[in-house]
Amino acid sequence: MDKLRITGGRPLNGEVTISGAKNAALPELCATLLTAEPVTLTNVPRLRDVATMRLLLDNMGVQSETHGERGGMSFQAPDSLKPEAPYELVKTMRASVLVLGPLLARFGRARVSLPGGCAIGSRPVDQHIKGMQAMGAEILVEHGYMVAQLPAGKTRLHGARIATDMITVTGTENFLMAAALAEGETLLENAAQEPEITDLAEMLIAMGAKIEGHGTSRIHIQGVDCLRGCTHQVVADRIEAGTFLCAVAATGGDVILRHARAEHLDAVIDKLHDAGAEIEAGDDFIRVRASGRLKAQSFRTTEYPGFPTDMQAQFMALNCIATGSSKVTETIFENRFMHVNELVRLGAKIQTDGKVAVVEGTDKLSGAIVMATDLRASASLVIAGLVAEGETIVDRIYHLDRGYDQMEAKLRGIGADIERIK
Ligand SMILES: CC(=O)N[C@H]1[C@@H](OP(=O)(O)OP(=O)(O)OC[C@H]2O[C@@H](n3ccc(=O)[nH]c3=O)[C@H](O)[C@@H]2O)O[C@H](CO)[C@@H](O)[C@@H]1O
Ligand SMILES: C=C(OP(=O)(O)O)C(=O)O
Repeated sequence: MDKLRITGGRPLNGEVTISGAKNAALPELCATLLTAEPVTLTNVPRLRDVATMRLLLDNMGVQSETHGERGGMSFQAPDSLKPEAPYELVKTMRASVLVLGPLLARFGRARVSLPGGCAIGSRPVDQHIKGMQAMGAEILVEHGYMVAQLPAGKTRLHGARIATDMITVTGTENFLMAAALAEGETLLENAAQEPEITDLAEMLIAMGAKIEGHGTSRIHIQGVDCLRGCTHQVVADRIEAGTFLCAVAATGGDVILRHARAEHLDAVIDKLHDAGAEIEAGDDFIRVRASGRLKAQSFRTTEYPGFPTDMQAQFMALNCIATGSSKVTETIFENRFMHVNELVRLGAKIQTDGKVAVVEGTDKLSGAIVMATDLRASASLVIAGLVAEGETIVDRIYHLDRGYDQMEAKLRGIGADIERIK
C-alpha cells in the first residue's frame, strides 16, 4: 500500500496548475449516458474516482477513450447498454449513485447498488429516491440494490416539483440530469448552488437541455425529447485550489495557482485573509503569500456559498499551528473529525465535542506515522506533515488518490520534500 514520506519545514514557492474538479467531472461522466451521440470532456482530472466511474460506464457498455495531454476523454453510450451499477464498483465510490437519474431518464430503468455509509457519515440516498419517485419512477430497494423502472405503458419520467428535506449536491445533480429528458417541467426547490452544479447545468445546456436558475436554490428544467453530444471543459477544482492555499498559508512562501477560480472560494479566501495570508486573484489565477505563524480562525461548514465541508480538515491543520485558539463546527457530516486524532499524533492540541472541535494553536508539530481515514483527512495530514519537524509518514493514501491529481508531484514542484513510497 502506497504511503507518503514528508520531511517538514520547507516553505513553498513557485507555480501549481489546478486540475479539473472531481465533483464536476463525476456527474459529467454520468451525463454522457443521456445521449447516444459522442460527448467529449476536457480538463478531466487524473483520479482514482474518475477511473472508477469510467469502469462503471464501461461495465454498462459505454465506449470511451482518452486523448491529449490536457485530460481529454470521449464517451459514447449506445442504446443497447446495460443500465446497471454493481456493488463491487459502487462500494468504492459513493458518486456512483449519479448514474440513477440519467439511466432512468434515457432507458426507463436502472439497477444501482446502494452506496452504503462511509467514514465521514451515514450518507443515505433517500432524497434521491424520493425525487425520482416524484418524477414517476417506481423504485424498490431489494438485496442492497435500488431497482427502478417506469410504470407499465410509460416511456419517460415526468416533470415534478421537488423540494428536498435538506440541500443535497449529488441529489440536485441526479434530478437535473433526470429532468433534462423528462416530459414537462421540473422545479427544484432547495437546490444546491455549488459551482459544480452550475458546471453540470452548462454541460447539459450544451447538450440541448433547457435549464434556468442553476447557481440559485430554485432551478427550472423544461424537459426535451432528446439530448445531443457536446464538448465541455470541466471547471477548476476549488477544493484542490483551497488545499494548496492552506498548505502555503501553513508553511509560508509565495505560490501562484494557475487555472484556479477565486470566485468559487470566497469563504475560504476570506478566512485566509483574516488569518494574515496575502491573497491576490485574477480571472484564472490565485496568488498566496504568507510568512510566520498566522492567526487561528473559527469557522462553520455550510452549503455553498458558505465554508465548504471539503475544506474543513485542511483549514483545521492550518489552525493547529496558528496563534490563538479556534472553534471549528462541522454541520454537514456527522463524523468528519477523523483527522483529529491523527493531527494530535503530530502534536496538535484539539478537543472535540459533537459537531465542534476546539483547536489550541501550537508553535510546532513533530513528524510521526499517521493514517489517512478519508480523502480530505489525508490532505490535512499532508499539510501538517509539511510543517512538522522531521519526518511524517502518511499511510493509506489511496484515499488521497481518489480526489487529488498527482498531489505529491505538484507539491514537490513548489519545493516540498515529499515522496511516494511503497
Ligand atoms: C461527488 C460529490 O459531489 N461529493 C460532494 C457532495 O456529496 P453528497 O452529494 O453525497 O453530499 P450531500 O450534499 O448529498 O449531503 C449533504 C447532507 O445531506 C444528507 N443527505 C443527502 C442525500 C440524501 O438523500 N439524504 C441525506 O440525508 C447527507 O448525509 C449529508 O449529511 O457534497 C458534499 C457536501 O458538500 C461534499 O462533501 C462531497 O464532496
Ligand atoms: C467527501 C468527498 O467526496 P465524495 O462525496 O466523493 O465521498 C470529498 O470530495 O471531500
